[in-house]
Amino acid sequence: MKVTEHIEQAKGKTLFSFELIPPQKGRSIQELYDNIDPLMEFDPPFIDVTTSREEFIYIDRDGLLDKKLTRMRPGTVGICASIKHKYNIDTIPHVLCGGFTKEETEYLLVDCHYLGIDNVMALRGDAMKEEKYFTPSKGGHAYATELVTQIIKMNQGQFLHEVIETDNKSDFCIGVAGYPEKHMEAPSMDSDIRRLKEKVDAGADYVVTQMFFDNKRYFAFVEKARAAGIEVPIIPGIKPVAVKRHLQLLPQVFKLDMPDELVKEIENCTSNADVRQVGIEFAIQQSKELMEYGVPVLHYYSMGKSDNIKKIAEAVF
Ligand SMILES: NC(=O)C1=CN([C@@H]2O[C@H](COP(=O)(O)OP(=O)(O)OC[C@H]3O[C@@H](n4cnc5c(N)ncnc54)[C@H](O)[C@@H]3O)[C@@H](O)[C@H]2O)C=CC1
Ligand SMILES: Nc1nc(=O)c2c([nH]1)NC[C@@H]1CN(c3ccc(C(=O)N[C@@H](CCC(=O)O)C(=O)O)cc3)CN21
Repeated sequence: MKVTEHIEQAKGKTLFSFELIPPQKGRSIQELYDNIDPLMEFDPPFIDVTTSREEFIYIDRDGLLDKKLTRMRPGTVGICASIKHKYNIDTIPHVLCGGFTKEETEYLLVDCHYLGIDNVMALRGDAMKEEKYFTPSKGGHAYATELVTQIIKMNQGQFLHEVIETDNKSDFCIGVAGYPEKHMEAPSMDSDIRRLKEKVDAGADYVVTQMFFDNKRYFAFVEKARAAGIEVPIIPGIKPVAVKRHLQLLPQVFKLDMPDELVKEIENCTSNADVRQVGIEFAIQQSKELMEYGVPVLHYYSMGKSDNIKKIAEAVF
């Protein structure tokens, strides 16, 4: 079922969802199941599975370094299929521009259609680790809007190189990313909102936000988006702080501000167990306020760890 249908069916009740990252190559999918199991009691209508960029590794061959390109966490669509069947819930693969040709994307979408996957999250993708800026792949898309357009065309039976008359067309519901504190590369908040409007006009059905720690940023973002004519659901993404290192990492990686009360509380913690508890309590307060505001879904960036998300969900849902 589509995310938008889940939201309509909930009739104003806030839904619970979360996001997983595929295991590293060679590790077991059981680790994922072990982290999904404790969250199933909160009835997530859907789970997102991210796609990671490929990266360069260097293999030492008698003193000479051999540079190879590899994907450390492959398997997004397979994991989606496996979770969908094991738990009988919707799964949403993240489809990236970066690292894929348009043809590869078409085949991936065909696989999703065969597997009964009804939703995809259309993203540009991050720059590779060694790059300062995102570089589109040869034969791939440069912006998420172009990817949305490809998916919409496919929904209409227009493949890249052929139009196919069929009564078995895909009908993907499409999610895109939104940035309450603006995307790091956008020159201004207003230009970023215009870009978001372009994604929605191209056919995106809902928005999931980047993590944020100050609800006022989310409220202001929703207001700006509505004023710009963006009418689709805007789902807040929540990341509970879990380790002291996040104080540096999260602002640096995701270009966001953290409220000073949260910063001070974390600084005063003497162990990471304390930090985890502070992160849980902060996310509970944040979630409760967002729920009161009437958000359609609370989407948690659990990234494979469920203990803190479970405690938050117990307090909120
Ligand atoms: N791997 C994952 O699961 C997730 C990744 N992300 C990350 O979010 C980041 C961006 O992804 P999206 O938001 O999908 O990218 P996007 O293509 O919508 O926007 C990327 C940047 O380009 C700008 N832009 C968009 N269209 C443009 C145009 N036609 N001309 C000039 N500038 C334009 C936007 O303002 C923004 O600064 C990436 O870093 C992505 O990896 C976000 C959510 C989940
Ligand atoms: N720019 C960007 N890239 C992404 O891949 C991404 C987003 N934003 N926002 C939405 C989701 C959330 N994602 C993530 C990814 C990693 C952590 C995270 O906490 N990672 C590390 C810290 C950062 C790092 O080491 O690079 C951690 O400690 O777990 C959280 C959310 C993936 N998605």
